[in-house]
Amino acid sequence: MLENRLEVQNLSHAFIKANGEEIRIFQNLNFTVGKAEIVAIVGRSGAGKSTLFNLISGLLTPSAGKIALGEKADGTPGSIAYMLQKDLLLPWRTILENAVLGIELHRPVTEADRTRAKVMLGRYGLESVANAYPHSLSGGMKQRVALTRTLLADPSVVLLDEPFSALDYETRLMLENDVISLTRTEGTSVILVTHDIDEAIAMSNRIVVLGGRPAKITREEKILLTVEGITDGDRDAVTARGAPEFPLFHKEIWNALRASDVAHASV
Ligand SMILES: Nc1ncnc2c1ncn2[C@@H]1O[C@H](COP(=O)(O)OP(=O)(O)OP(=O)(O)O)[C@@H](O)[C@H]1O
Repeated sequence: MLENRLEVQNLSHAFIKANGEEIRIFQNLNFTVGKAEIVAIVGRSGAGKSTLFNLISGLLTPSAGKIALGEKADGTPGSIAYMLQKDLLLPWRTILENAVLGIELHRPVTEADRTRAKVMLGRYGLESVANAYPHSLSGGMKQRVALTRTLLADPSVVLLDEPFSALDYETRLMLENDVISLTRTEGTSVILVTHDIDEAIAMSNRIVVLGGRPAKITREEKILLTVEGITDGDRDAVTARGAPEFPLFHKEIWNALRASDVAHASV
């Protein structure tokens, strides 16, 4: 049995260009994600973050290495849900029908699923729009529906690829908090790809900086913040930003990012 929720072991991946040239994205990459842990992955554009998510979610098959999923707390096999930056709601389905879509892809949707979906939509202030269509919702509301759809499938690991980047600041903080509390209440593990260093520090327990070509982990930083006098106390997206260590972590990660060499990234 795996101790971690996810283990990436000696992962290598290369794309082959039309002219036969090989672009090596990863070579022997290793990292783990523990139970209820939020790990943020930051890296310059082209470092390979989306490719890594496509490999973890099974959309791409690695050239070599292994991605192992640990079991859920109840001993059932672990599962992954992938939430993209774009909400990708189907315009011809109601909000409730969109919310249960992730379940529907695996098995028939039950009344109990619909009830759970309504409860979750209610938690995000969306109960009144359950029978509306996506065009009538704001960007933040649509993204919350997408988050509901992702979480309703009860994943043990959630992949979030720049999920909140298009949202206004207030909605963004609210959804950051939702994800933080999800790890506490459900024990879900999260991998977050973001270009926003503040978001990475505020949300995560650990930050992994990817850089170079092939990409490797150039820095790994455990994020311990003092909130209300307690080091590593319960934080939310706002109190975390006020922690005394916050600017220090910001500087560390910024310097690590600047030092990351992604020469040939556009090759
Ligand atoms: N299907 C593909 N074929 C060839 N090259 C690819 C393919 N997909 C991605 N790449 C290349 O792999 C590298 C990593 O791309 P990827 O999209 O994973 O980076 P990223 O870190 O997510 O970038 P960004 O932050 O801009 O989203 C880039 O140089 C990209 O051009």
